[in-house]
Amino acid sequence: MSMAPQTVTLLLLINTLCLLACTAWLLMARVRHFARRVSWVMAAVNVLLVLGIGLYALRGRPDWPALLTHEGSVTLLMAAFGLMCSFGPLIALEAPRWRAPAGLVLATLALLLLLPQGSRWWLTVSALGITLMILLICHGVYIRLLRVVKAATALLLTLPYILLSLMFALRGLGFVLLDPSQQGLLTQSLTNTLWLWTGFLMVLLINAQVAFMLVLRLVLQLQQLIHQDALTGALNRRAFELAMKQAHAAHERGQAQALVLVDMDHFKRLNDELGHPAGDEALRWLVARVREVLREVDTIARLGGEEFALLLHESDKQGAFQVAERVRARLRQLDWQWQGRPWPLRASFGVAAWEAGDSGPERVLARADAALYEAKRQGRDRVC
Ligand SMILES: Nc1nc2c(ncn2[C@@H]2O[C@H](COP(=O)(O)OP(=O)(O)OP(=O)(O)O)[C@@H](O)[C@H]2O)c(=O)[nH]1
Repeated sequence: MSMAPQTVTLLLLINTLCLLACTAWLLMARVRHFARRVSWVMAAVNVLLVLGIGLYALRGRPDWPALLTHEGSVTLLMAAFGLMCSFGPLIALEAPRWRAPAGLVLATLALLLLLPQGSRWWLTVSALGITLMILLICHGVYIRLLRVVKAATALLLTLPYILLSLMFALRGLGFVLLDPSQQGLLTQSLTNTLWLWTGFLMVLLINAQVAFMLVLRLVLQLQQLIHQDALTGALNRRAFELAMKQAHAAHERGQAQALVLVDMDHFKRLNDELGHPAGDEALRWLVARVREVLREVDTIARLGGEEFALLLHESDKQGAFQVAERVRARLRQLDWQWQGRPWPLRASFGVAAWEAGDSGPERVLARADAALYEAKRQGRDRVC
């Protein structure tokens, strides 16, 4: 089959774009050492797309085996999207998930081998196999994005995949409803030209979208570095001061806000007897237990050493007192151990709430500090 010149140009354009994108990802991985695993995977995705599209363009040529240009091209295209699907979780620094994409590639290939090559149903299965794979990517990307951006933004960023899956789904349906000989991409028609231009745009958008997600990941990592305490994962002092200012602003808008200071008891003794690593583990353990008691909206920060602060939103002094008692009870109830040796981890708590006339957050901090001092003075392991 001889291809229309316009189709050749468009296919060449898409493949040139894939090659350029592949070079950019390789440079990212090799030279910039930026997000190396994802960059390698995206380079491979673009190479697979080039090969898949290249083999597709050779359909009907007598010197090329039909198995390569038919089943081969579909498998390569599916593998390209399958790779994105399995290694997409790397963007969120999670382990790759390859079972579902690999299963889908194999199932589609098996079906294609069973059906007469190039028939109406063969074409439909190949298009729908690719559609399902892209939908699988859609789902993963959307869920990952939901963790960091709002639903509407996540949907917008997932749009290239939604559109791409729609393109393939419509093609698959077209093969069922219309004469497949008129539907081959290689013949010249307005629909095909539109389809190929959209394909070009989608390749561009998908590469840009992955790059955007990596930048987003970098920003989040930087934010974490700036705001998080490295040992416990709680907010650090700088972030706490910011959160206190926000709580004060909320108080001025009429929202109840409360603060609980937590200081572990006899922590020096624990460090002296069990060693510093045990002390570190105890601090991490405490933060994890406190988190189990707090609501999502509440904040835990490490002020330094073994002192922590809990910022409780829409909570008055009574509510904060209850939260502190709950944490204290949890510490007493759960036995902390270090290398099989039980150690009673206890803490003292100072509670204060924003009051009318508080001119700034430092007033609340001073009251909570005084309450904590009182708890220590009265013998520790209590809430004041
Ligand atoms: N393991 C570990 N210990 C720390 C860390 N930061 C501070 N410390 C130790 O925490 C201990 C705090 O001791 P103190 O201020 O005397 O407090 P305490 O022994 O808990 O006494 P009270 O608060 O009065 O019950 C010191 O021994 C510090 O070295 C840390 O990040 N890891």
